[in-house]
Amino acid sequence: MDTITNRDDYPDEEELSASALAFVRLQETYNLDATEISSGVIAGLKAWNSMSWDDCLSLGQQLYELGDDNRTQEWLREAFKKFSTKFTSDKESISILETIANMTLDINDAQTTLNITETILKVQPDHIAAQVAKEFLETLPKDFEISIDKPDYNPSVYISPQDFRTYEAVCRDEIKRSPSEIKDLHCKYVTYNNPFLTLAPFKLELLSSDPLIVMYHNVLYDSEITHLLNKSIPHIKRSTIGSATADQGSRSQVRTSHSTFTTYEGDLALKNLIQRVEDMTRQTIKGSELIQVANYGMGGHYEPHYDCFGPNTTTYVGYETEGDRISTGMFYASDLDLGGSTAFPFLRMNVKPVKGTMVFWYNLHASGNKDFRSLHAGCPVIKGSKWIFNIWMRIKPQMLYRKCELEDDTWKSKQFNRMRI
Ligand SMILES: O=C(O)CCC(=O)C(=O)O
Ligand SMILES: [Fe+2]
Repeated sequence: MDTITNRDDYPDEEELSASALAFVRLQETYNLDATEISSGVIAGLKAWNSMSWDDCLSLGQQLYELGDDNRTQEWLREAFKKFSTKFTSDKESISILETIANMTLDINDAQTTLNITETILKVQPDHIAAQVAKEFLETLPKDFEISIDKPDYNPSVYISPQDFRTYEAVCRDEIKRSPSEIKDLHCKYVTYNNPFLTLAPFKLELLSSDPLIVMYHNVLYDSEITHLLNKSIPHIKRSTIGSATADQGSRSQVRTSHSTFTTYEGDLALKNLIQRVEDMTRQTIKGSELIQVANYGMGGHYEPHYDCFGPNTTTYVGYETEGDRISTGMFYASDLDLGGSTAFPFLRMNVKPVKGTMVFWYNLHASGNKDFRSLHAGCPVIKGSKWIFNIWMRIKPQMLYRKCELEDDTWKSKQFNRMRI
């Protein structure tokens, strides 16, 4: 048994509960019920294979262990529904029903427990425990409603439940900007007075004019993606939050991706890419951290957060010498089938990943103060594998590129200064 349970390629307890949470996250974010999730067909697209009764039961068991009574109820009901069609009168079948009933009873799901006991008694009328349970459950008033309090699902430590709901609605594309807010958005070729770009201009798509958020199309070669992935994949680890190096931060459900920091200095295969980043951002990459390569699988996400640290964080690597992260350049290195957009909840903006593009935005106002509108997130991935490459430019080396404005412009985003921590 030990040889089986200790196998490295088998999920450990933490991985099992993380995958249960990933399903719940998909349910919460995209308003999906257990029946839809277990069918494997989401929004008309086959996202995964349909789940069997024992898949549903394992998930129910994980959620039971995690104490999420609402979702436990939903998944155990689904498991029972599916198992009912397979049910035979043998001992093993009855023991499976007993396992489910013990949990449904414990979470006060009287109706499901009663249904299960009746199923057991049909094939084994002298089943004592089922008889006792049935007798008790039948004493409950006919209109007895189980009262499982719906927990306020808000795993975010950063933002309020209300802002979290907005974020989820933006992920679902339910909240959008008004036509007048997007009327001036456009695509254009840009050369930025750069002789090289005159020959090969960038294709720029303006996503937001204030704060400035742009997307550059076709700016990452497949060969560069392959090179970066080959170089990074052997080092990729579960992502952490709160530190510049993957080893120092902490694992958290806030960010369930895998990532690593990859060096670009001295790498000839990345020389042109780095030059391109500087041409696109019109900033220097000097002082930046290494390139972060990150991957999200099904249910993987990164909750709303800021890339900059703000004035109260001086311990972050390079903060003293290079200053805060003035801007972010984020490449999409894969296309996605469903989910996985980048959401800017305060701007009601949802950017769909397109392989080979780079999204660029400022995290700081022109004054160098934090722009609270830059709150953003990676929505949970439903289907596909999402790869991104992040480059964070630092403010101090930008002296000659983006000079600080002396005028205080923090009023522009002050109303969004409402982080919890
Ligand atoms: O995955 C995304 O779309 C956003 C990622 C992100 O914000 C980050 O890595 O800092
Ligand atoms: Fe970010």
